[in-house]
Amino acid sequence: MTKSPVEILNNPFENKGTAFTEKERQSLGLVGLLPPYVQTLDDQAKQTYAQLQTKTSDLEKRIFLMEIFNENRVLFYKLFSQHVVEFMPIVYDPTIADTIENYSDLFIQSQNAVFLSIDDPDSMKASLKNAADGRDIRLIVVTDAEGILGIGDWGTNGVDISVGKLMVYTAAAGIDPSQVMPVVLDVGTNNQDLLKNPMYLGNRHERITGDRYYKFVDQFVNTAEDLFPKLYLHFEDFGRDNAANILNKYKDQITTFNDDIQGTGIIVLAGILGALNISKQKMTDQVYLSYGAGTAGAGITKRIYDEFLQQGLSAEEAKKHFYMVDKQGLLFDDDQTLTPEQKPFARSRSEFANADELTTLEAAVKAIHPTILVGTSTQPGTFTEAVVKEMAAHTERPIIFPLSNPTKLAEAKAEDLIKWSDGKALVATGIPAADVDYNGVTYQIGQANNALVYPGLGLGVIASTAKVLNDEMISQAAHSLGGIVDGNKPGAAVLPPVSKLDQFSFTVAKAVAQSAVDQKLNQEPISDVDQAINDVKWEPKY
Ligand SMILES: NC(=O)c1ccc[n+]([C@@H]2O[C@H](COP(=O)([O-])OP(=O)(O)OC[C@H]3O[C@@H](n4cnc5c(N)ncnc54)[C@H](O)[C@@H]3O)[C@@H](O)[C@H]2O)c1
Ligand SMILES: O=C(O)C[C@H](O)C(=O)O
Ligand SMILES: [Mn+2]
Repeated sequence: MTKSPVEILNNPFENKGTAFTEKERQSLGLVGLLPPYVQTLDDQAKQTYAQLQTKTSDLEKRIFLMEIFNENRVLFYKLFSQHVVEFMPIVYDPTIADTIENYSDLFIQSQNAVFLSIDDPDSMKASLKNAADGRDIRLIVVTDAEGILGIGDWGTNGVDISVGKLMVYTAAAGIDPSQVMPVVLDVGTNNQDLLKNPMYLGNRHERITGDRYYKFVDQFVNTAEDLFPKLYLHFEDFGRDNAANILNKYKDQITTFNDDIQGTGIIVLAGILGALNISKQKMTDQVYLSYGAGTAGAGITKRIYDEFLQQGLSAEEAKKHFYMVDKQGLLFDDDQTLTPEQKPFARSRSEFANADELTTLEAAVKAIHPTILVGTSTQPGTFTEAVVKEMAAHTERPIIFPLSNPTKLAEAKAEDLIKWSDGKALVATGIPAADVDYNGVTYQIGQANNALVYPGLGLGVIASTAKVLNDEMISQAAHSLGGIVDGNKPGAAVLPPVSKLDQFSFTVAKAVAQSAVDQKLNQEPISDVDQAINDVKWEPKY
């Protein structure tokens, strides 16, 4: 069925606005429906960018950019690709946290997202089909919004994290925006502010948990897999009680990925490899402390631990290098509240004379002398001067990554970490951080955010037609990010800069696709990995 002229103008995948040529206007019936002058994509990008400059706050800028996204995907991605460093914190984290908190109040349109309600499971298949509208869906980002960044439960509002993560996939790695689908599983919310807000657009009841919840997730996975056989399914921001369960259930069955567990594990391993490249130290000499051992914290710890095993340590030797601190303090194996992911890294009280006193980060740091401290605690300002000075007293180049997002939840600011450690700390942050000038050296701060890897990883998985995403592919992704930064330059960052996001996304994609092919995980024949990646890569052009 051919689309009417108005339908074409209202379809963001087809609309070119003022860039429709005379010929296209004639053949599509658009003559007179647009101002007469024909613009190029570059003209449109220039004009739109100039309009963006009139907006003063990041939230206003994001709302304006979303209007472009709603109207014309090619133009949106052209602009995004021209201004990646400037747009990332506006389109994505941290500004996205504000738009999630205010999603219902700010709602304009659904941006091709799918809202699946636990109260109406029978409509699920039709909803997914209707939203696809005949498109060949290769990538879904799904959330149930129980653990959005560090800001908690945001119900239906959380759909914006699915939309936002997908924008980064396209901008960073050229995933075709017409082949993606953002999904929210609305299973209710326990966020009382939302339930009380008359503007709230989601289901107005408490979260459904247990069997009914897992059945709903399972119905979603099966329905999506049936409808879209080439699907790569990305889970985002599920709660601590469910995220790992869901990943473990599906990871060997379908092509799937949990960003908070696996994506964060990759970027932190890459950051640590980068830091050790600068300090010229060995991984297996490090002592690792996870602060906030939840979904991300435990996922990262497992990835670093697996690296110790790969570097030749036995499980028993490797475990001696790992510690976790959560709400209750240092985690011990007699604690009945440990999660399954925490258990392997819990210690015995008999290892410490003062075990019962190790209930704070500072006490734990004093007792353990970690060389690496990674924060995923959602507790702002907890990497204090005392903690940092204590670490720096026992190790030459402490590796300190405060990763909690958004900005207001970060465990520390990069500039404080540099100052308190007298320029010794090797720092990466979850959100972008400006350079730090200290004692005549300019320190560049790497961004250890999973956004630096999941796009390339996804491109590699999709291009390789891999049946599953396994640990070997994940490890290759982390290692591929090494060597991009010159570790001999004073003040060098531990990770490559966001300005090179498109280049290293390709590097990551290659490593992942090659690994899939080497392991014979590809479902379709692939003779040339570069070619396979280039074949699926999309570019913003008319
Ligand atoms: N930079 C990145 O790429 C990245 C990736 C994933 C998550 N994160 C951030 O990490 C944070 C945690 O995310 P998550 O998905 O793991 O959430 P989560 O809820 O699964 O984990 C948070 C953990 O912190 C613990 N915690 C709470 N208060 C604490 C305290 N006072 N001291 C120590 N631990 C405490 C919780 O008990 C929980 O185990 C969020 O802010 C999120 O934005 C960053
Ligand atoms: O979304 C981000 O910025 C990273 C991460 O997935 C998070 O949950 O914080
Ligand atoms: Mn996340």
